[in-house]
Amino acid sequence: MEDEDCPDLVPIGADAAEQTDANPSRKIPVTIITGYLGAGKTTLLNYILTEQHNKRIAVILNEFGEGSALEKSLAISQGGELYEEWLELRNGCLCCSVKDNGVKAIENLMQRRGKFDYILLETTGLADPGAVASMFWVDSELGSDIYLDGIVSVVDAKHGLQHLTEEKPEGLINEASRQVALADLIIINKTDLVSEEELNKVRTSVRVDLSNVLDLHAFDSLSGVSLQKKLEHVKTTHAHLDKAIITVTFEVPGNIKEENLNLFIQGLVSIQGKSHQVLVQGVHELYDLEETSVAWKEDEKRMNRLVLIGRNLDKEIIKEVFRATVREEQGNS
Ligand SMILES: Nc1nc2c(ncn2[C@@H]2O[C@H](COP(=O)(O)OP(=O)(O)OP(=O)(O)O)[C@@H](O)[C@H]2O)c(=O)[nH]1
Ligand SMILES: [Zn+2]
Repeated sequence: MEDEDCPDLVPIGADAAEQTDANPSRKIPVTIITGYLGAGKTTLLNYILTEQHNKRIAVILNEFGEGSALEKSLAISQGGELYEEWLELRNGCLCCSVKDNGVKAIENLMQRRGKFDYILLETTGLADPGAVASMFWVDSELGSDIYLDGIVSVVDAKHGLQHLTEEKPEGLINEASRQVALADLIIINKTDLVSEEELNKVRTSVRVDLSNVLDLHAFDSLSGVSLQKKLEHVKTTHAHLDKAIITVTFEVPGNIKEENLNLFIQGLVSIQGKSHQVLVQGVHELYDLEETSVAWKEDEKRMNRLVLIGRNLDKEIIKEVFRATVREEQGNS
């Protein structure tokens, strides 16, 4: 009888758990990929996912605007088996809403733990990576499951300098410089678009002299204060991001001719004579078209979705001009 008590001391559940996850107590590293609008974050993400790395990677996308979720998911799901979690943000204050949403997304993802051993988190082009990073410290429950491995910032060699040096109205921070300032690693992208001289300028501007890094005494006024308090200080003194930048999203049914698309730079459009959905991505004056793997169905209503991010956008005017362009095509064909 006494012998029979022994097995009870070994929980059966523990054995079963260990079979699904080789090391359940191991923390999962998170890499934050940041960078200004169109810098090349998703391109980097896709590159990492398609390279051989022997890691099972989960992806969290912190997308800006409503319609863009679909586009990003198209761009990402080509890399084989993936786990995605959406970190939805509306037009509110990005830096302030990111934490709750971020914690939620990661909690959702962690319900599938054991299925992946790395998390990549792509922020929006207008995110303050500091706000994203701080959720890993402030939420202690999350902190026991995952850890922040590093912040990688992608800089557009062609437009990066312009973004970095842009003067913001009083009280607003420059997102691009914040993304560079907080980076553990900076990747200068689109080097094919610039001369050696331009590239060196960008390089010099993101490189920091060590004398500017050490002995900052940035927290002297808070010396002796706990880390928690310091973080609160960082939180309450952060400048808000530029609210003049807004997203405009709308849909117009019909087809548009590829040649006439240069009237417009961004969006997901149905191109006349193409059997697949086409992804159009633009940054400033550059844009490219990429036929996706998603075919239009025979009886599917062709739809163009435009997501424009910028300043002083008048939704009604843009939509009307675009609608007219689509109508014109319809009439001519
Ligand atoms: N010429 C050139 N274009 C590139 C390079 N890398 C990316 N692009 C293009 O730049 C555009 C933006 O790239 P994405 O990877 O979507 O940039 P992103 O930072 O994820 O963009 P958002 O999430 O919209 O802010 C796409 O049209 C890419 O094809 C590069 O090395 N050279
Ligand atoms: Zn804010």
